[in-house]
Amino acid sequence: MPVVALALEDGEGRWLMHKRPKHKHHGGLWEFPGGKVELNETPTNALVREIEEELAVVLPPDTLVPEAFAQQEPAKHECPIVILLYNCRLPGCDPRSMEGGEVGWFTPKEIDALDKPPLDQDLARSLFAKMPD
Ligand SMILES: Nc1nc2c([nH]c(=O)n2[C@@H]2O[C@H](COP(=O)(O)OP(=O)(O)OP(=O)(O)O)[C@@H](O)[C@H]2O)c(=O)[nH]1
Repeated sequence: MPVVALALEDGEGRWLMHKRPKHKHHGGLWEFPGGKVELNETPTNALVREIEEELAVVLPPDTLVPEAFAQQEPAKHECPIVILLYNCRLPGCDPRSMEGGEVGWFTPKEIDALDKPPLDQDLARSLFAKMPD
């Protein structure tokens, strides 16, 4: 199952993370916002849709840059997922959590310390490994 996620940067060295609502799978953990790609959607169309639903931000598609991906071990799950992470620099945008979670802006060091689902841990490592300290 393809899932898309967003590494949204505020232009000042902080990235947006979303805390999943308690009642959901991985509830209470911090993830890069996003969601499942539906049938007949491209990954970027899915990301624009998910971010508008989840954060009330309309992403200009040409600001999305493919950054990294992470996948589960197929044996452990009935429906293994792969998450495609896109980077986007959008200074001045004002995301609001629309589906019962929380959002916050964090430095790479702060994101490293957040409790995250396994694939978001991998994505954060890939994203920040490419950046100078
Ligand atoms: N971000 C993230 N999602 C993961 C990981 N492992 C895993 O199974 N998932 C699952 O991948 C799916 C991501 O899609 P989603 O964010 O649209 O899911 P959701 O539960 O909010 O929406 P839904 O109500 O449509 O199922 C979720 O079912 C989530 O639990 C992981 O490591 N990181």
